[in-house]
Amino acid sequence: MSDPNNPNIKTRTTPQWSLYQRESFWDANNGKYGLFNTDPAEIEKLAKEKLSQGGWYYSSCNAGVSWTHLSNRQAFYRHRIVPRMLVDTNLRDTATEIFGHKVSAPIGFAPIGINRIYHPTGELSVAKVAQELNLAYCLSSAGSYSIEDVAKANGSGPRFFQLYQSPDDELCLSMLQRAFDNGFDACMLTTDTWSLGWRHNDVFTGNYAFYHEHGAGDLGLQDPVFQKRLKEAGIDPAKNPKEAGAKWIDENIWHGRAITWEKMKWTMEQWKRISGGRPFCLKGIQSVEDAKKAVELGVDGIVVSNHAGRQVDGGISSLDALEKIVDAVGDKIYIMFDSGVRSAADAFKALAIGAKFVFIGRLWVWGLSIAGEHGVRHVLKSLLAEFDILMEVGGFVKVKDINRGCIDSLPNSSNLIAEHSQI
Ligand SMILES: Cc1cc2nc3c(=O)[nH]c(=O)nc-3n(C[C@H](O)[C@H](O)[C@H](O)COP(=O)(O)O)c2cc1C
Ligand SMILES: O=C(O)C(=O)c1ccccc1
Repeated sequence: MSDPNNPNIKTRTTPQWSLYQRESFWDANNGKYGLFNTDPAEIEKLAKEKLSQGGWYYSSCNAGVSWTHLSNRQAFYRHRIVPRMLVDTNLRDTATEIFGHKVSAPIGFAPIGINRIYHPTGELSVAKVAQELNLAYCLSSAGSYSIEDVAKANGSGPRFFQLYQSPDDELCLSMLQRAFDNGFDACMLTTDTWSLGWRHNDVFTGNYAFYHEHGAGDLGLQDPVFQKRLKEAGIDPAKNPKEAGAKWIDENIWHGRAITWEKMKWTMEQWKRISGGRPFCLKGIQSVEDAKKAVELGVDGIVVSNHAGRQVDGGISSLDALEKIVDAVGDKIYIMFDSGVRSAADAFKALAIGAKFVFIGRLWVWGLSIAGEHGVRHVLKSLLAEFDILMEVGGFVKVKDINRGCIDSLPNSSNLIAEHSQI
């Protein structure tokens, strides 16, 4: 297509996310309801104001003294984008593919449990916005709405099912079967959270939100095998929702019984059998050895992630781990990334280092906390616009052209970020 005012300038047929900048500008000028500042420091503050103390502590807590979170942020700080000028970016395109699905951007929704803590419409709103913007969505197996209802809200997807693997094999198989029956395109086994990390505020306020609010959620309560288990234990979830919730979390999510490589192989085989061979991924990989092991065992993809710094304190930054893992196995397995992304530039840096796809977590949780569906849409549209504009002003045309040549790195010792900053 050509610009009618100047036939030499080609105009895009793909979504121009950058237009949201102008839209937002005029909305703000007209005093339209609901627009909020998407500077991550600002949205974090707004979310804190909205949430109960328990909800805030739970979502914001990191492991220990937050050093893994800090190292995640510092690693982004150390890598710098090198823009190119006078490039024809008029036909730039943020779209990419993930496991054969075309999506609007290499940015998707990381799995976050129990979304009703943040807004009554929880996962339903998040899944709906994901479909509307054609972004990859990942449902947590600690979700507060059922697999069936979230799938309906997500429509044609694409969607992942994140598995917190229960040691109860029958229950595990039931969840995988439900995920397949409801159109989930891939399974993502989380490997870093059989127990929760040591998170000071949660431990000492006794404020684990999932014990107080929405424990099992509909995802657990509507599972036929879990219903059987409740019956066997003599628990009526209608009369005793807290007890039912605690049983779900304690025995199936936060159960403290490690799943090993051997068992993981079984889980992967079961998912392949149930789904007719759909992709199986591991989330939470940080070491080159584990990434190699995943390749050796035939896993389809890994998410290089340290769970937003909520599990191991004093850990390697996820971005540094990404670099080592890409160097070792980047040509052998599909590599995704998360932990600490707060901007389009952060996502860009992970792509430049070699991730094929980037997930965001807290950014969308904050949007959901502030204004439900509207808040998630606003945060994501803003992030897409920021990414689109970054490609424009940085001289990048296609996602697949984002590579190591687009960034420069400072020495490891560079450190300018305040120790306790969440941002
Ligand atoms: C409040 C909260 C709940 C989470 N719940 C889950 C979960 O249920 N399953 C999971 O695999 N990861 C979970 N994660 C980790 C995210 O999937 C993701 O790895 C992380 O949030 C990415 O970092 P970011 O929040 O800095 O973007 C959770 C993270 C947070 C902050
Ligand atoms: O808190 C977490 O990080 C997490 O992954 C989780 C989510 C729901 C229930 C238990 C743990």
